[in-house]
Order: sequence, then structure tokens, then C-alpha cells
Amino acid sequence: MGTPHIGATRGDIAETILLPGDPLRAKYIAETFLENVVQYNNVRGMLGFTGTYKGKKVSVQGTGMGVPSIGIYAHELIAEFGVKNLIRIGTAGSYQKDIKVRDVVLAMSASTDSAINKLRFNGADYAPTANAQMLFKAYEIAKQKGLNVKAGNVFTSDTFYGDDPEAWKKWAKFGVLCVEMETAQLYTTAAKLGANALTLLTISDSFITHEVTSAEERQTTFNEMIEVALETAISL
Ligand SMILES: O=P(O)(O)O[C@H]1O[C@H](CO)[C@@H](O)[C@H]1O
Ligand SMILES: O=c1cc[nH]c(=O)[nH]1
Repeated sequence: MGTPHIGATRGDIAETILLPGDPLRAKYIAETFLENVVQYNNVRGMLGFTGTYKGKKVSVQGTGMGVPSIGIYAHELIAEFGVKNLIRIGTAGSYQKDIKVRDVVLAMSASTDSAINKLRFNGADYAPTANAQMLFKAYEIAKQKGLNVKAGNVFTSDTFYGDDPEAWKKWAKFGVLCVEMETAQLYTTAAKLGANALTLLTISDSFITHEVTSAEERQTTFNEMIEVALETAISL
């Protein structure tokens, strides 16, 4: 049973799922925020759990890093397990001086240097876009919590270690808020397969100030973003 990358059966996974890149962040979320938790996946160590949050069924699944990896998990979750709402919770590097480490960014849209959509659309540009209902809800919840939240265009990069240390400045000049590595693919796959998707990002480092957070903090301490994601999940 299951798919090449998810060792579960249909029904094991909730219609609404949180998607951190890091599988250990999935474990942390399941252990810290969910009740009645069952682990449904361990294939490749890409942990997946289903539990309840305030009485509602929610799953959380690691996706790995980068466009191809999240493309595999998003496709299998939607096409084979009937997942309808996908909420990525990730980390990102800030491109703007008013977006500081630990701030939260909601990805309205995603620019990218990935060639996948260029190939898919014969050289034309497709605009990967968040589900508006989820975006508005998450923004409202984040504001109610008093978070420093911004919504806008993010950059989905195919590289973490690029060749040109100045390249980010062009994206920043054109209003891109921050960089991460999955959202353009998540939004495209969700649109193709008829599901809803949203990305929430906590800023883990700044290209402006060079401030960084530790790997431990990235794994465990982005609780405000996780709570916004869970409250959004159960509002759907
Ligand atoms: O914290 P996650 O969700 O993995 O997101 C960001 O962190 C990874 C790079 O360190 C990339 O996956 C990037 O998108
Ligand atoms: O700078 C960063 C931080 C997180 N994730 C990225 O892809 N880049």
C-alpha cells in the first residue's frame, strides 16, 4: 500500500496538512501541538503524523528541501491521499530591511529561478499564487495575535548557495520579500490538481543585517507561525 514516498493508506492523512521542509519540525509540531497522534510515514525518514488540534483532524508532513522534493510530496498527498488544503510552514531569508529575523511572511505569490514552469508552459510565465481564502484567514489570525506579518511576493530559489552574491538585490528591488526554496512548486502542483495551498514563512536570517538563527531554533521555536497555520487549518 501507499505511494513510492508515503507509506500510508487513504484515510490515514487529514484533508488539511501542514508541510515543514524539515521532518524533525513535523515531529516537533505533532508532539507539541497535536493530540491523538499517529505516525503514518517514515519512508526516507520524511516523517508524517496525523492528530487532532482543538478536536479537528490535521496532519503534518516533512517535504524535504527544494522544488523537486516538495513536488513529489504535494503530488502524492493530493492525487493519492485526497489532501485538499496544504499549508507550508518554512523558513526564509529576508530581502527587505523592514522584514526582520523572526517576522512572519505570507506568500501571496512566488517568483522563481526554477525552470519547471518555463518548460511546462513552453517559455511563458505562470504566476504561482496562494489560495485567497487561506491567505486572508492566516493574515487576520496573525494580526489578531499581534505578529509582525507581511504578505507579498517571495522568491523560490533552486539554490541555497548561489554563484552571484549580489543576485538577490534585483529581486529585492522589484519588491520580493524573502527567499525560500519550495513555494512556486507547491502552488503550481496544488493548482494543477485542484487543491488549495498557502505558505507561511518565519524569517530565519537577513540578507540586509546578516543576523541568523540557529538550526535548533529553526527546528523548534517558530511556534507563532505554527499556531497561525493550525488556526488557519481548523478554520477551513
Ligand atoms: O525551513 P524549510 O521549510 O526547510 O525552508 C527553507 O529552509 C531550507 C534551506 O535551509 C529550504 O527548504 C528553504 O525553503
Ligand atoms: O536564506 C535563506 C533562509 C532560508 N531558506 C532559504 O532558502 N534561504
